Amino acid sequence: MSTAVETASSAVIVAIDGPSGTGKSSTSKAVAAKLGLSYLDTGAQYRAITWWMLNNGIDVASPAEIATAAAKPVIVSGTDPSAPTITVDGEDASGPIRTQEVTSKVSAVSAVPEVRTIITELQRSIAAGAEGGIVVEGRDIGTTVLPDADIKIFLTASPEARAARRSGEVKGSDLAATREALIRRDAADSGRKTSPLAKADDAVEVDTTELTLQQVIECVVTLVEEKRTAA
Ligand SMILES: Nc1ncnc2c1ncn2[C@@H]1O[C@H](COP(=O)(O)OP(=O)(O)O)[C@@H](O)[C@H]1O
Ligand SMILES: Nc1ccn([C@@H]2O[C@H](COP(=O)(O)OP(=O)(O)O)[C@@H](O)[C@H]2O)c(=O)n1
Repeated sequence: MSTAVETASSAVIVAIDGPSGTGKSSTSKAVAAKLGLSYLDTGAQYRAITWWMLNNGIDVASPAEIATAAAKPVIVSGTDPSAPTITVDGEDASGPIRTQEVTSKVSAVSAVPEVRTIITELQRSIAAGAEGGIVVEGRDIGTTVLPDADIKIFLTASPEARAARRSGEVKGSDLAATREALIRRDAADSGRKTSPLAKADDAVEVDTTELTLQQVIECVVTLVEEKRTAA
């Protein structure tokens, strides 16, 4: 599988990786909107394939069953940062992919190599088709999906800050339980054999624990603009 993604020479490719709750989605969407770039949420694609598996009676405890079914769902991502979309077999999946059930099963599905091969190919073709450039966020974008990205950012934050941000999104959620679930998912994503969550050697690490979202956005915009000016 070739990893080279050819885009127009003026098109910038930005890879943003990091664990859950570090601000990848919020930052990536805002940076893309501000700079007129497309936006791809790769986590939404892994959530979408997981949702399809659960809906279609696939035993998500069985990597063999997951591998056999992996090519069946048709996943389409809309890349407008002001209105990102995701459909599975033509059906809007943007709501159902955020349920607790999908969140608790997505790491098991995304660890299956056949799933990663299919979704990685899809991500590369979307990036190659983004003529004006794209911000792609996930776990393995800088290391595996787009190793030649123009700029790589790795966002981090303390588990406490990340859990507080996540539980702030759901009314009445338990902070300690959110923290535990988040740490479990990070461990599964970092520990899998195929393209684990990892910082690329040439990524810029930004610790967002003490930063506001606005500060993180400004920091990433500055890094992209510096890179564009230098090119
Ligand atoms: N620097 C920050 N400070 C405070 N809250 C933040 C910050 N970055 C993101 N958030 C909030 O944290 C939550 C999770 O952010 P999100 O962008 O979905 O993270 P990720 O995509 O890394 O899981 C959102 O509610 C978002 O508004
Ligand atoms: N590039 C990626 C993106 C997500 N994922 C998987 O998809 C899951 C959901 O990603 P997400 O970005 O929606 O997660 P949140 O941190 O936003 O909750 C992750 O926990 C990983 O298991 C992945 O394996 N590789």
